[in-house]
Amino acid sequence: MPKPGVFDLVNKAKWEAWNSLGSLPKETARQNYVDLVSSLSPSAEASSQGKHEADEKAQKSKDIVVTSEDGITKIVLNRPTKKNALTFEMYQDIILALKNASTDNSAITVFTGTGDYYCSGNDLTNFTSAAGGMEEAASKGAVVLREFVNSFIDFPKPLVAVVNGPAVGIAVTLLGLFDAVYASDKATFHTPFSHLGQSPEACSSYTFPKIMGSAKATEMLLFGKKLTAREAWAQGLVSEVFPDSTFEKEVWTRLKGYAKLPPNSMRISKELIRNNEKEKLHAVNAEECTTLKAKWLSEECINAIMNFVSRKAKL
Ligand SMILES: CCCCCC/C=C/C(=O)SCCNC(=O)CCNC(=O)[C@H](O)C(C)(C)COP(=O)(O)OP(=O)(O)OC[C@H]1O[C@@H](n2cnc3c(N)ncnc32)[C@H](O)[C@@H]1OP(=O)(O)O
Repeated sequence: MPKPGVFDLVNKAKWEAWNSLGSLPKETARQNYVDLVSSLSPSAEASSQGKHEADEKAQKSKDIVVTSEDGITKIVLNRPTKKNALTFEMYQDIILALKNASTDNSAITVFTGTGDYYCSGNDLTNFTSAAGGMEEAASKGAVVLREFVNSFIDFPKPLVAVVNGPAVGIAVTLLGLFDAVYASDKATFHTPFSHLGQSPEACSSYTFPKIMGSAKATEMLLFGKKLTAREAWAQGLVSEVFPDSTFEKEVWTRLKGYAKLPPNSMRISKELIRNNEKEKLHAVNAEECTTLKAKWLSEECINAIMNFVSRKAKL
């Protein structure tokens, strides 16, 4: 709307306040406002106590290990017997870990996996083991997924993926929201959404064509073509590939060096690179979640999940 005149003091102040937020999405602005007011209220102490309990929960979460050292907050997917497949609880724990990492003392935040896999994507039993059945699981899934992806879109510090082994599904699509991706030459990148009767998520319907061009994105997102680490590098999804034998040593030495760079400068440069895309990414995320919710209830998807759970199918 046009800026109110100088004598319309109230509306002019409101206009200027909204304008100073730039392209900040309305929902994020509302949440920031709620957070600010909560921190001012008499119950702030009680809620900050709650926050400490929540922080501890994230640190203690059995399947996500969060540590902070040498300027690096490390979020490790720690469910190797299930190839680090993501449970509903892990999505929630990661949201919280990112929230904490955005304000802790670290300069950069890194994701990696324990064991031979980086992550085999969504735990397919999230849907079959839900108490209220598929309908309820799909509704809950869409809400959790939207918040989960939002926390990557809005993350303010450099976010790095250390891809130690194969990555599947959402573990791959999310990489488009990372600032750097380092991969072992043993890593593979697989998004078998059509095989599973599902559709892309984590803004990959937007980021992948942008990163690799629509023809290559189609091969991955529609036809489920699995890429080697070198192919993913050639297509711009991966920053650099390392021999598996020296992967850990080389990557962590490099990251420790990066973590010594001036943190505010890195944060501001990230803002310049990413901020003009944020509104678009939030809109894409919302649309992908709505589409997925419908797909999860489709016969194609239910059959694919049942085939996996009953051990008839694997990727
Ligand atoms: C809030 C909801 C958001 C949802 C977002 C939408 C996300 C979509 C996706 O991520 S789609 C991708 C989903 N992932 C898969 O389809 C992978 C399924 N897994 C497999 O095909 C295979 O397990 C494998 C190729 C990853 C590995 O094969 P293999 O090396 O032969 O190992 P196992 O199959 O024996 O696996 C060991 C153990 O792990 C269990 N497991 C592995 N991945 C998953 C998974 N994604 N979900 C559930 N369970 C998984 C597997 O069943 C074995 O368990 P067991 O030892 O038999 O108890």
